Amino acid sequence: MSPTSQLSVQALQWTGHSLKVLDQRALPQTIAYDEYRDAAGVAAAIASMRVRGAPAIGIAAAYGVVLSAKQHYPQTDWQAAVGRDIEQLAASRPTAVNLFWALDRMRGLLAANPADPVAALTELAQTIHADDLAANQAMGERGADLIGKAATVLTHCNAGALATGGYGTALGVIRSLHRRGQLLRVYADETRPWLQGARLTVWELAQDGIPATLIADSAAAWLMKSGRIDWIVVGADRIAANGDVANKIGTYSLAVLAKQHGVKVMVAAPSSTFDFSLENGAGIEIEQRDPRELLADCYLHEGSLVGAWNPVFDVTPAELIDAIVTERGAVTDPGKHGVRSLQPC
Ligand SMILES: CSC[C@@H](O)[C@@H](O)C(=O)COP(=O)(O)O
Repeated sequence: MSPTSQLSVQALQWTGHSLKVLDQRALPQTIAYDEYRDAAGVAAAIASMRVRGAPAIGIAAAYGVVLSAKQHYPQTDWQAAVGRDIEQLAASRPTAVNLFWALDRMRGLLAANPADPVAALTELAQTIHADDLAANQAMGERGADLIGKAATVLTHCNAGALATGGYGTALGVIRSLHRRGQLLRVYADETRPWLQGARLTVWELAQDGIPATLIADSAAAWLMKSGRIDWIVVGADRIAANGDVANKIGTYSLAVLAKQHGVKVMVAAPSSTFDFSLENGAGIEIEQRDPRELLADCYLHEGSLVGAWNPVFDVTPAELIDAIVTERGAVTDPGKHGVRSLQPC
């Protein structure tokens, strides 16, 4: 039912009557799927990061709308009930624009009053899912073309099959390089505090037989200083019209370090990650997560003198990025040109 991914384990599986979500909080120790039959469950799965990664969040939300329509159609006022579910899905996480992009597409279809709304919404959610996989494969090839020769790559967070409809954005480029025999080595930041790199990226790469080397986030500067990194390749959660990129916290520091050490920076993201309504990254809402995701248990009691500041994304200015790659094309030097050339007419 779901489009096939390169990875044997998929983040999302649509069964026709429910959405199965791989619980990414439990990886790599446990491979377990939770099954959702309503939009509220899917919204909770996104908020709690059972499913995470910008494109995967959008795809999950689209299936959440299908589940809502299945639950409420054709009761009286079913449209209003689905509208409330869409609002709940939209409130699950704030930064990745793919969530709002997918919900807008589902809303637009509902507004066109299809004769069979459940069938029409199902078809659209599956199209969003399949298109994302195809986009990743296309940008993987494009990104590998741009790198153009054997390279050692550093990646941050998890922008792989687990975070998308399959294949991955940054990990798509890495997979394509590997297939061409041009991946000398991939280093993965552990990506504190949630450890997407340590728990997800190295596991995902190992599933596909791609050897990966894990580093502590704080080792990145020294690794670049050693001259061993050619490219940093990351995904994105939202890209503004001038090419500013919101991505996992720590991406900005890597880009600053890259400038110092002559390392190139590539962002790989599908068109659904672009927000052309924002001139620059200043308008991007940065999600702040619960300090408890950062603090040791001994600081969680009432009256504790230790708190935590836990922004989970940052914005990298376009001028620190060498290339932004999408399924539609690539922009080199976005700091000079912005990314409006990638905007659909
Ligand atoms: C293809 S995924 C791109 C981004 O969504 C990814 O790099 C990222 O920042 C994910 O953050 P997360 O908090 O794990 O959802």
